[in-house]
Amino acid sequence: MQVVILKDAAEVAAYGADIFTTQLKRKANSVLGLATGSTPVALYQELIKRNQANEISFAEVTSFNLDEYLGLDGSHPQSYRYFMQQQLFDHINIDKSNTHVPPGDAKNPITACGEYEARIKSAGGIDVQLLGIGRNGHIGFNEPSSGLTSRTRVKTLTKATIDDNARFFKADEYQPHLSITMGIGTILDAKKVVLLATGENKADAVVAMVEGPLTAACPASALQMHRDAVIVIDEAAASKLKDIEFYKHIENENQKLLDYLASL
Ligand SMILES: N[C@@H]1[C@@H](O)[C@H](O)[C@@H](COP(=O)(O)O)O[C@@H]1O
Repeated sequence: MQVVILKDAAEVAAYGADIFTTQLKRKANSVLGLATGSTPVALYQELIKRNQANEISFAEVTSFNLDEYLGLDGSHPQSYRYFMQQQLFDHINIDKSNTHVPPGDAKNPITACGEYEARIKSAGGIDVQLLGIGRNGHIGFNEPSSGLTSRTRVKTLTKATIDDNARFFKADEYQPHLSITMGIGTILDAKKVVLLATGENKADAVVAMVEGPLTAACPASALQMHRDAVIVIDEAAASKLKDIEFYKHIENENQKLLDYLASL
């Protein structure tokens, strides 16, 4: 796990955008795994800016989102498909037919999960998967107790997650309690994983993910098993980590190594 601690949310977004920029410059037809929630919004704005400045192109990109509410179709303002259109897809040169979000309106959600997995596989697998983290350590909608090798499936949301996400729904609006989410095993199959977390309310989840045991009680701790997981957090989200100075020291040493390699 690479732990990158930055000053604030703006620096986290810029760092995340740099990872995607590097990826797109290296491989124009990248397969990107995308996430919803409030955390990635600033990163998406940065990517939109860079796309509109012709620095990066999404023309050949295929995307797969992590999750969707079961029971909402893509035209529902609280659906994650709608969110992705508003926050990213409508503003970049991506071919909409190459964007995938689990179908919240699937007639048969069980077979839809298998089809989603098959589509990821036939696209060649995910090159870079973006993640946020829930306060209870969930990634995607893999709630605590999720199998660490799970695949895309229907998941029941915890009360904590429903309460956290209630801010996006109107008081009298129906809020789903079920979701379709990539599994932890699906996420771990991505070649690279980038998790962003900002703010003090994520500090407990971050410490459990980075310094806690590998456990289904904190689904994000499964990233300890990934060979290329980058955890990008601000000072507030990092505030409960025991080894902050060590993580910063590693980053300095990594930079020195990169500078040396560039000078060869
Ligand atoms: N399913 C999403 C997760 O993918 C996201 O990481 C989490 C945190 O969201 P936020 O970034 O708004 O804190 O919210 C939702 O539950």
